Formats: sequence, structure tokens, C-alpha cells
Amino acid sequence: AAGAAGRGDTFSAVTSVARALAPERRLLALLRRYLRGEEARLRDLTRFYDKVLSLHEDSATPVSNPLLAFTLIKRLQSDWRNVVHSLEASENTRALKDGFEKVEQDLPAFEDLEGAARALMRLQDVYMLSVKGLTRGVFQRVTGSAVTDLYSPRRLFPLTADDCFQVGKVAYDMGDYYHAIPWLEEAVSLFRGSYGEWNTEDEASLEDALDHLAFAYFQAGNVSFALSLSQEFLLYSPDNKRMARNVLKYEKLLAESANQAVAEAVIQRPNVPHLQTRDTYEGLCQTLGSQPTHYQVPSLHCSYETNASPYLLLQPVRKEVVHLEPYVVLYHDFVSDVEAQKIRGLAEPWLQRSVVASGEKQLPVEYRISKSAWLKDTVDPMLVTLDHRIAALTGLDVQPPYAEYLQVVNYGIGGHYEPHFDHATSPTSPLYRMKSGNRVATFMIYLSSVEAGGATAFIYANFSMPVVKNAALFWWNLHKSGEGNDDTLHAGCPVLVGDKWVANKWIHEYGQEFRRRCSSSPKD
Ligand SMILES: O=C(O)CCC(=O)C(=O)O
Ligand SMILES: [Fe+2]
Repeated sequence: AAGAAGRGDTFSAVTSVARALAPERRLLALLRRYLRGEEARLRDLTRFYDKVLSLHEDSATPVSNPLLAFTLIKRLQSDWRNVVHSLEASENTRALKDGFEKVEQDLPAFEDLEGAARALMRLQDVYMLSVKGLTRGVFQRVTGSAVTDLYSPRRLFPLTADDCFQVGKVAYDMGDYYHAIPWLEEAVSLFRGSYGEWNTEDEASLEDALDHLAFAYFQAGNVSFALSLSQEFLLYSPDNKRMARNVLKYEKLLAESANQAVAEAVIQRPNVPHLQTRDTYEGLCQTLGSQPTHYQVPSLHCSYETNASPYLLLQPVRKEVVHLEPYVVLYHDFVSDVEAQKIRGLAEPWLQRSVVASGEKQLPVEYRISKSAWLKDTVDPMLVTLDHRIAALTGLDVQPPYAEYLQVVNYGIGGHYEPHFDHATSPTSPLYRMKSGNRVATFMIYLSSVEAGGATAFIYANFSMPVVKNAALFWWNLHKSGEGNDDTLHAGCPVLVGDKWVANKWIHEYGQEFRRRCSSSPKD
């Protein structure tokens, strides 16, 4: 089916995560059938066992009874053989495995596990969340001694030792010990607490977690932690030669450095090269909605926009000027709940992993985690109505090719769009293929609310807009001269909790000549 999540394509949109509930329900039905089968089998074995046992427990078992003698011989010659060689257990297992194979092509792939683990680490970084808290199922920011709940879930979903191990392992395998350490710490501490209990579904054990954590500490320059974790490992697996060699190596290193003062290595968060603006960006994501209000800036105001349009005179839209340079406005209740839901529904079957322009190509990237779909006006008459409304509000021509089709976006787990420009910054950009110039303006509609996170942050303009369901955000990307306005650098913050949907209408330069006068001053 169109839009069905392929393997490795589940984590990048919350809708596709939701779709993964279906195969799990099939697996549950399969396991229930298996358990019923095994219960029946064990009940029958228990019946046979009890029957034979009762014959033996009767001290006066009269072997002289020819009937009893016959059944004893029959049991030993035939019954026991049938019991021991019964195929039922393997038939039950076979059915379980065959059923699993049928579901298998619909299951998330390793890329999904990696993507979901990286999402947790991204949320941990951007919102300064405590890993210990996340493990317990809470979203807490810990700064010094202050603990703030960023979101209080109605029900806690704590993580297991093996869950934490898998997150840590994804970081570990990328050589990212900064993130590997806290997650493996949680894994070790949870595995210690339940030592001796084994869960069938677990991939890892206390030994695995100790092994990885010891090496991560060693890589991070903390030899004494690496040593004590390795020694603990040897308590459980004394015959492991590799670990015994590591212990000797760590002891030697510590003895050598005992005379010199060792500076405790402080491990740095891995740097993302394309994100120089990281600190500002993350600050804006954390302080959701830090836009100045009109009380602070008198020229920012609220009004009912009619724009002399007959359409808007009938139904004015409440307009809030959010920022002046660059000029950003928010139109409240631009769509209704029904319209927002309709647009999401129209797009859903066509959602594909979002791409970004990279040179002349379009590629999926780690810094944009979402799925999106393009909706032509011909898909539904409601989209034409929407275009008319955008045109009435902005005074711009949004007919193709002067504007792009509507791009509907659904964010994934920790989904985000790191700081970027909507307009092309290189003459070879695929955006110019429409031959109607650059993206002069963005009209972005919030089609959902979110529980936490997911604000739209304007980095250089230094404000962020929290998701306001049904509202639309408008801004000019280009100066009147046609030059890109660098102050429009903006981002979609990672979604902490929720299913975030937006729709973009990108309006191009051509066609607007008489609607927005040009100017040779780049400042306009
Ligand atoms: O989701 C957001 O808040 C921003 C989205 C955005 O900037 C984009 O899609 O170009
Ligand atoms: Fe954007």
C-alpha cells in the first residue's frame, strides 16, 4: 500500500510508529495461541505423570493383577516412548516461528532502533533531561540541584536494564562515549538490581553492560572506573582472558600515572559540525515561546486582518505580529479542527521520509527527522479554499508555479528540523527547478498541538513560537531586493511528547512583482 512504512522507515514519523502497533497485535495473538497450546500440552503431560505416580504411590500395587502387569509393560514398551518423543512441543514452536516469519517484513529494522535511540539522546541533550529520570519514565531537567518536570506523563513507562543497554550500545558503536556512559550506567545499575533473573526477551546481561561500560570509561580517560568495572565483571566470569588482560593493563596504567597528577578527563558532547548555533537553538527550544509580547514592544500588536478582501471581511482572522525584523506574523485559527484533521488524513497515505536540498540532490538527513507529502490542489477542493485564504491574508499569488504544492509534515520520535533557511542559498538548488525564482515567503500551518517540545525557533531573531494548533505562521525569507534574509534562520525543535504536524506553503518570487514592491535596499 502507498505510504506503508518500509523497513527502517518507522521511527521518522509518529504515524508510522502508530502503525507498528498492528504487527505487534498479530504477534500477541500468535503468542497467546502458543501459550494455550503449551498449557494444554503440559496439562496432558501432568495428567500422565499423576496417573503413573499414583500407581507407584500405592504401596500395595498388585503386580499379580494381569491387567496391571499388562499396562506396566505397555507403558514401558510404548507409552513412555510416545511421551518422550512427542512432536507437540516442536509443532507449537514451529507454528510460533512460522507466524513470526509472516509478520517479519512489517517489523521495524535495526535503523529504526538506532533512529529511536538517537532520538532519546537528542531529547536528553536539547532539553537537558536526566537519563536516570528517563529510565524511570519521567521527563526531568536537572540543572545543579534544581529539578524541573518538563512533562508529567499520566502513566509511567519505565525502561528496563536491557532497554538502557541498547540505547547505550547505539552510542557506543558510534564511538560516542559521552552518551554511551550514562545509558550504560543505568543498564549496569538495573542489571545489578535483578541479578540472577533472566528475561527471555533480553539481548544483554550484567556482564555485557559491565564490559561495554568499562571500555567506554577507558576510552573517556577514566582508567580507575574502567578497572573496577572490569574487576566486577571477573567476579561473574572469572575465566574471561580478555578481561583479565584488560585488568592488568588498567592496573599498569594506574601505577604509571600514580606519580603524575592525572587530570580527570571531562568528556565532551560530540560536536555537530553544521550546527554552530547549537547553544542558542537549544536555549530557544527549552524556553518555549520566548517571543516578546506587545507589552514590551509597542509596535507588536494583535488585530483582525481583513486586508480589504471580501473573503476576510466576512470572516476576519486574528493576526498577531510576533516579530518585526524579520517580519513574522501568526494568524490564529487559520484552519478549523476539521480542516486540520482532513489535511492530515489526505497526506497520511503519501508520507515519505523528508529530504533536504544538498547540492543539486535531495537527501534524507539526521538533522531533519520527519515524513512529508506534497498535496496538489486537485486532490481535494478544500485545498483550493485554503489557497484562497492564504492569498487573501498575504496578498500574494499562490497559484502554481508561483507557490509550491502544500507540503504536509509529520515529525517522528524526537523529530526535529535543525536550523535552516527555507530559501535557496545556492544557485544550483533544486528549488529553482520551478523556474519561478526563490522562496520569497513561508506560510506554515500548525495542524496539531504537541504535549511538550516542538516549538519553532528563530535563531538569529532570538525567539521561539510554541506550537499553536490551527494557527499559521508567516514570514518573508527574502529581502525586497531578492537577497536572502539571514535572520530567518529557523528550526523545528525536537518533539518531546506528541504527534506534531505542520503544513508548509512556500511562495515564490515571481508572480508577486505587483504585490510586494521590490527595492534595491537589502535592508527592506
Ligand atoms: O516544524 C517547524 O516548526 C518548522 C518547520 C520548518 O521550518 C520547515 O518545514 O521548513
Ligand atoms: Fe523551515
